[in-house]
Amino acid sequence: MVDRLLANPLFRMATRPHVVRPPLFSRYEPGMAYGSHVDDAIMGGMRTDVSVTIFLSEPDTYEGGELVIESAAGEQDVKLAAGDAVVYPTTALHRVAPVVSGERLAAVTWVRSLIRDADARELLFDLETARHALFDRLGKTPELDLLAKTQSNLLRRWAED
Ligand SMILES: O=C(O)CCC(=O)C(=O)O
Ligand SMILES: [Fe+2]
Repeated sequence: MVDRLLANPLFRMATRPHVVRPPLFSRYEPGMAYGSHVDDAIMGGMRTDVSVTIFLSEPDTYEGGELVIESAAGEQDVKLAAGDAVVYPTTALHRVAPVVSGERLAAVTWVRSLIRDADARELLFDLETARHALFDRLGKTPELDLLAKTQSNLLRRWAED
């Protein structure tokens, strides 16, 4: 599972992984929930920067069981297809809403990122996303070379290995 995550370019871009913990599997039956909490800052001696939930049950097989991520902009309910994953900053409060019927299987894991700060990770993610989209439209240009240089040097400035 960790190998599959690491092989995914979007996962790598969003998390900038340094270490990925072995996943934990969970099964929620009707009535089960996980109240609002923040995940441990250190797990097995490793600082945790990014939390990952991999949904293992199809959403139409259970009611409730949304992963609710709290942020300054409000709450986000996440319930994805089996095999899809969501990544969120480990700094965020989150909870699992009560499962009303069916069974919710999920795997969770944590990433120590090369980039500790969530805002800095987002900035690099946006820059890389925009750069790739422009490259697809324009091909290699001197301006895109400058953006690639900027991205690379921000990464070099911020990365903690
Ligand atoms: O099952 C989930 O989506 C998240 C579980 C969780 O928050 C945790 O294990 O810390
Ligand atoms: Fe959690």
